[in-house]
Amino acid sequence: MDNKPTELPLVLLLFGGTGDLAKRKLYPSLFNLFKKGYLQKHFAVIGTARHPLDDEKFQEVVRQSIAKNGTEGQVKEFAAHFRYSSHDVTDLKDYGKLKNMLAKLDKEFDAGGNRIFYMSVAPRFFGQIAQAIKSEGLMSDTGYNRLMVEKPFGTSYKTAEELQNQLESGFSDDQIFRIDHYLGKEMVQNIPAVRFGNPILDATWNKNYIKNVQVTLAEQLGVEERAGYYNTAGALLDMIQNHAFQIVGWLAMEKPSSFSDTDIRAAKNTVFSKLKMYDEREVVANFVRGQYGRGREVWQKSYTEEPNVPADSKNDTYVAGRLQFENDRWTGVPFYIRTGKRLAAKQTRVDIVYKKSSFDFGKFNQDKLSEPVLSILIDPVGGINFSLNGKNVTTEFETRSDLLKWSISDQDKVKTPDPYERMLHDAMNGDGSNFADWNGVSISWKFVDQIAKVWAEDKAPLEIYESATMGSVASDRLLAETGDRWIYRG
Ligand SMILES: NC(=O)C1=CN([C@@H]2O[C@H](COP(=O)(O)OP(=O)(O)OC[C@H]3O[C@@H](n4cnc5c(N)ncnc54)[C@H](OP(=O)(O)O)[C@@H]3O)[C@@H](O)[C@H]2O)C=CC1
Ligand SMILES: O=C1O[C@H](COP(=O)(O)O)[C@@H](O)[C@H](O)[C@H]1O
Repeated sequence: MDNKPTELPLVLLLFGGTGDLAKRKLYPSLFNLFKKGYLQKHFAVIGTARHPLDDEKFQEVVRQSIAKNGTEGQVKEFAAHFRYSSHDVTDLKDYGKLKNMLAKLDKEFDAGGNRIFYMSVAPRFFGQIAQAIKSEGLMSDTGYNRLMVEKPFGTSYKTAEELQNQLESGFSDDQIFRIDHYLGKEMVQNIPAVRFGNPILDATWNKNYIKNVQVTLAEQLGVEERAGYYNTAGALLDMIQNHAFQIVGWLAMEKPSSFSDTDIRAAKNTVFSKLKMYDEREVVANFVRGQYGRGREVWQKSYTEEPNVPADSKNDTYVAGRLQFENDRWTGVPFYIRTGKRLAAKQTRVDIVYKKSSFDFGKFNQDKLSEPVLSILIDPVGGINFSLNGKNVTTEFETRSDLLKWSISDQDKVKTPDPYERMLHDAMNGDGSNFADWNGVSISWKFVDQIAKVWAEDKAPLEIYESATMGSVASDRLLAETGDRWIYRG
């Protein structure tokens, strides 16, 4: 049974209140928190954007984005908590109006001086907004002040550090909530439960028992309408620097001394500081890149045939690589990560490949033992698979590999909150466990910068892979070099 909800009073100031993210994700997520009782009477949301709107028109935008998710009465009652202020984030004088609105709504809704500032605008504005919130006195003296920052957090270590410095000029690190929606996914949050909740797994989560770890973030979709952004980012910046690294953080971390956000982040930081950084030669040896070519279906165009992609683009739509941690737990265990667009299937998963037993079952069982594999399936269907060795039904004794399977039930699926609902809820509770920590973010940027540099100088091949396959074959070779193979093959 779920715990009884505690009301979480606050005023949320949303920069980018008419944007795509707000309408598709943030309003439905806030509405769910309202229906569950975490938001009740004592909350207000101020939406801002440059476009002139009055409160009634803005409330209509909100109502439309949630209309399908509740009764007319619920929708109306929820939307009545929303106000609008036309505001240009680059114009300091506009912030005075927001300051007054915050104070007024805080009083009107008895919100306890709690404030969340959510930046759902283009990333180039993040630093400027954070500084203005501080300099123009938008923070409250009586409750909490928290800043939620959308992705991407910089485009290189240098720009991320500049942004961090700008945020830090107004907010301390425990007030900054860097969003990575993969950390809000149900089955990503299941990783620590499975790992630390089962002594049998906890005790064997190391180089003595694990042969390699695989993280796959495969997408079926192509670049869609986002070439303008994606052609400057590529799979490396779009998926590896953030989502893949954050998942690796949960898998590779030391056991935290408690399950508090501070201890969790500290345990992840300890392992991130042991990540082997690659020089140019090591980048080429440990990472491969690819770009999707045409597929067998007519509609499966090559990446360079997509709208707004330059015909000579060398952008990576596929990346695979090997991470290595130099510590007692992991030395010698490769962490393979891969992501790509226009692959054979949507599949987000982790495969933990255990070492094979060396027990001798006799002459009828030569080479019949397999490497046990624990698979944590994240999307599209959450679940856990464990492939184990057992006895085959044969006259002479021999073993075979059998699969234990669990999938999230339909009942649990319905109850599973969207990552944005979870992240908003966690930020309201001041729980930073499932947000990216600056230390980890800075290390992943330094690591990824090295790869980006080698690729920008064209010092590594770019393989064109056929759409609707599992991407670059060079990545199969990468694993084969160390006697490994991808567990998920599409
Ligand atoms: N959409 C998505 O699925 C995802 C988005 N994100 C991130 O979320 C953020 C928002 O993305 P998204 O909603 O798609 O963007 P949109 O372009 O749809 O919305 C941008 C919003 O910002 C407002 N805006 C733009 N310029 C200014 C300005 N100078 N002053 C005040 N407001 C301004 C716009 O309104 P107006 O033009 O009227 O000012 C609009 O409300 C980005 O950082 C993006 O990277 C992250 C993951 C997924
Ligand atoms: O952040 C991003 O993630 C999506 C994939 O997210 P998912 O939750 O559907 O797995 C990706 O398509 C997009 O390019 C990237 O910016």
